[in-house]
Amino acid sequence: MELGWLLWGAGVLLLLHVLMELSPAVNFALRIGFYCLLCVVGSALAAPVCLLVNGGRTVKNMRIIKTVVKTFKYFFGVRFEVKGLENFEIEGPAIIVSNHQSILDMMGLMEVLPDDCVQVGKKELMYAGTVGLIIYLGGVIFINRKSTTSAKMVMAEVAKTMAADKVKVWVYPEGTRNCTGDLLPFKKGAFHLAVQAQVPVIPVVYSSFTTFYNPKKNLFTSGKIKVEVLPAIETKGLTSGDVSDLTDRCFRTMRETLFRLSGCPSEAKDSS
Ligand SMILES: CCCCCCCCCCCCCCCCC(=O)SCCNC(=O)CCNC(=O)[C@H](O)C(C)(C)COP(=O)(O)OP(=O)(O)OC[C@H]1O[C@@H](n2cnc3c(N)ncnc32)[C@H](O)[C@@H]1OP(=O)(O)O
Ligand SMILES: CCCCCCCC/C=C\CCCCCCCC(=O)OC[C@@H](O)COP(=O)(O)O
Repeated sequence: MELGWLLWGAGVLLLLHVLMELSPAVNFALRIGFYCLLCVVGSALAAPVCLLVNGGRTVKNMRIIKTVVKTFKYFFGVRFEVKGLENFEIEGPAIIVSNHQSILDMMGLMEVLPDDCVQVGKKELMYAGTVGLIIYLGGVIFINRKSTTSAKMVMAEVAKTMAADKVKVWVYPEGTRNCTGDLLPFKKGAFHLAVQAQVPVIPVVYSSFTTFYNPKKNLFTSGKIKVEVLPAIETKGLTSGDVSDLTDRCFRTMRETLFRLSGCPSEAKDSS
């Protein structure tokens, strides 16, 4: 009986292996499927721990989530080279902005995430089963991207509570995933938030994944991601009239850094 199950297991594994070798699409789907499975199972295991240790929805749960997610990279052969972590050493609140390429970014996020830092996420993530539950427990701020008014109201509320709760807030200013090797134009929400709360903006840039990850080409191999935490940009004394300039300045610095980290300075000229 047990031998029968073993043979079945070995047969299924062999079949998957052959399919992966034969078809890049199957290979890609299985690797992404495995990533999602890790997220779902990791969340299911981490959620009770979060509840037992911290009792409910709080940013403190991010430490637990981070511990689990930091193990994922070993399954996929993804390596991180991080520079500039000292730029996070700012007492109290700040807005952290970074580029967003894929759902794989959660690995890069957890690799560098400072303590007491919540993220802004789309509200649809709340309904992603156990992943939604863990994101809720981690204190993620949910916004409705389809309603500018309500998103702005949530962000204004966050600006008020940031100082009181001494939390940093991580925003993906592109507002959506973008795996083209370039940046999308930045939305201004993060920068309004920084100016309203009069807190610094800390840009974080991840090198382009395109050499090892490209859903359009069914590419997902092992690879290295360079991460750089840039020096904080102060916003003390800035008003809402300065938000556009602040956004532009941040965009330009991050775009230059993205091309430098990805080793493709010419791309900057080609696409501008
Ligand atoms: C244990 C195992 C676990 C495994 C799982 C691991 C889980 C790990 C947990 C971590 C979870 C992380 C979750 C990450 C989720 C990532 C995302 O979901 S990204 C998508 C959502 N995020 C964003 O969209 C943020 C960026 N967007 C913005 O900041 C936007 O500006 C906006 C606030 C959403 C509004 O967007 P939109 O409606 O498109 O409007 P705009 O064009 O941006 O603005 C219109 C107009 O309004 C002005 N404005 C914007 N914000 C403000 C404001 N706060 N106050 C005043 N005015 C504002 C803006 O300037 C525009 O006016 P202008 O005249 O054109 O300048
Ligand atoms: C009962 C329902 C069950 C549903 C189960 C769904 C399981 C989902 C499984 C794994 C998902 C792992 C993803 C980790 C979190 C990723 C966060 C993220 O990267 O969100 C994307 C968002 O930033 C931008 O979205 P769009 O690019 O605009 O789109």
